[in-house]
Amino acid sequence: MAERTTDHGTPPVGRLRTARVMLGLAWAADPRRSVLAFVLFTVQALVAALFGWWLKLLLDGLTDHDDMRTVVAALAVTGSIVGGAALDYAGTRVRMALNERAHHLVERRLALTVAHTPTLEIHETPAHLTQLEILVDDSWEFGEAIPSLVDAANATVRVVTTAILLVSVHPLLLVLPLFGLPMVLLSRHTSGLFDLGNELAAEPARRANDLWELATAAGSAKETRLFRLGDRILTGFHAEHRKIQAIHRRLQVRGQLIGLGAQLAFLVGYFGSIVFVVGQAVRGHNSVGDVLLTAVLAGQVLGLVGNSAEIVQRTARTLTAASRFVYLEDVARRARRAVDETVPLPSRLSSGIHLRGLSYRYPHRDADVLHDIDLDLPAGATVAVVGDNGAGKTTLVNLLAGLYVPTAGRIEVDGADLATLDPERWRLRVSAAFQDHARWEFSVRETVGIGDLSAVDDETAAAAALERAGAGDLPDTLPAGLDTQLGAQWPAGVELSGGQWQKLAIGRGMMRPAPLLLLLDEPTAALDAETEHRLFERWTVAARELRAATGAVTVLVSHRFSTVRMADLIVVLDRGRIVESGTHAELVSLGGLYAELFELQAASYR
Ligand SMILES: Nc1ncnc2c1ncn2[C@@H]1O[C@H](COP(=O)(O)OP(=O)(O)OP(=O)(O)O)[C@@H](O)[C@H]1O
Repeated sequence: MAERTTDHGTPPVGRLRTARVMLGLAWAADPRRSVLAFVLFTVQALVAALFGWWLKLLLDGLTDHDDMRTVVAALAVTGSIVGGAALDYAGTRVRMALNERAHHLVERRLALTVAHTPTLEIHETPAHLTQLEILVDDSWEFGEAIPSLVDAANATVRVVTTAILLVSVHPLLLVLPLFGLPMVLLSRHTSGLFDLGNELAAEPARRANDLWELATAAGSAKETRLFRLGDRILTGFHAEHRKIQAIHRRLQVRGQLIGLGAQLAFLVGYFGSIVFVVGQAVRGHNSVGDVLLTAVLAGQVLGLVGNSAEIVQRTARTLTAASRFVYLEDVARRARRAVDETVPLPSRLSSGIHLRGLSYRYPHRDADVLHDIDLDLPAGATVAVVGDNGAGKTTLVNLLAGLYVPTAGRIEVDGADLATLDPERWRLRVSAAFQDHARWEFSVRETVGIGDLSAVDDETAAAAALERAGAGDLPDTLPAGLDTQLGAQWPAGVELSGGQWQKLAIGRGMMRPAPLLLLLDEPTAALDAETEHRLFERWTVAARELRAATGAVTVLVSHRFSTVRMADLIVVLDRGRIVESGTHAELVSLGGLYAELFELQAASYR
């Protein structure tokens, strides 16, 4: 799979394209509140911008002894203060609700994109993982899409109104915002520094997080104590945190120095404009009210420019965050790209599954882990895959499940290239149980039932699947049978043993009534050899019954040769290559690697 690496601090996808996606998403979050927030903040912006004008009228009214003007201006000043506060209150509430919705929508979309990526590449490619981690941590920024736009509209109204008022005093005052320009330009740079910090710190943060989980998670608690790893983990954790802090501190200092220089530039303009209008007033070209108006406006311009700078900065950050999302959507789309909806999925296998010149290389690895595999998995066969640790067995299983796309060669399902089959439809006909299964902490029924979502609430189906997994009596040992909540962290939740969890995982793999492919990747490793033997015996019989119905292929990975020998076909993998294949009898008489390993294990039982 082609992969894009990114420079630190630069968005992985163009800003224009990202802006389009962002607008669409932001609007989808809550169009009604978006409009309301826009209106409230626009009116508030007008009220704030005209405040200086009412003050000027008030002062001029007082100096000119114009009672009517004075009263109207005093009422307007009071109205501006009260109305401004009310609008601010209402606008902030709407904005908060909007933030929450936008944030929730973004999290949902992100989870959907990740979950709907048919392959595991997002989780296994460091460049993708970095984008995902930063996005997960900073998803609130992405959720700021609409608020950013509302703020931008608000700032525009204020800038235009303020500019008109400045011209009304003297056109030359229009140069005032120019003194704030360095702030806008440099804020872009500061925003880049922020992203750079996040990206540079992503890897140490990931390591620190891993170490933190190792120190606190129940799964590693035993080994942490037994091997007295606590201090070592904490030392590593501190070291990673020091790296993160150093990265952020260095960039923060740079950012603050830049900001200081920009503020100084503006102050020169601020005092310069006031001195200029005072000079004009002394010469009789402007009123005392104009001096007051200039002082108020100049102060507001500083705030406005700073605000605009912040908006530019925030929008840039929002765009960068959003671009990570677009990048991940691209990865997901590329992973689905080869799918040809018109390729029919067979309802039963007639010839079987065939691997042709198949090679696979993990992202960021410099060598293939599977080399040029040619293998026929005949319809209805039970196939055992054996080999040393790291030989490539699990990789092969994941390729068959469509979780990886071959780097070279292809997998054919009754002649159709698996890469072109719709992964969602293929998965409906694949069932699996893995050694590294997930521990879904639902009720027993649901934990097993999710193996076939169409029957997730079917008690009979779950019980039958557990029966096939050799765990038919497991619910009877639990307080609420199939309704028992799993996981000690939940009310009335029950924690299971490793072997019991594994039996539930096998049960999940047994839920589909008519799979075309059943993948069993050391699902019985936590069970004793005799139980594994009995289970596989049962599955072999079931597979033979299924043969006529669907021609299903069963692939079993196991290190136990007493189980493996029952398979119709045994495939021996050695460092990513098939070195032998055949039936048990054929391989034993061949006297090769299989015979050697079989003899070694048999001898240890004698
Ligand atoms: N996610 C991954 N990223 C990079 N390399 C990987 C990944 N998973 C496995 N590998 C490498 O691929 C090779 C084959 O691993 P695989 O898990 O397929 O072997 P296996 O035969 O199933 O081993 P075991 O019997 O120990 O389960 C190993 O060298 C391993 O280091």
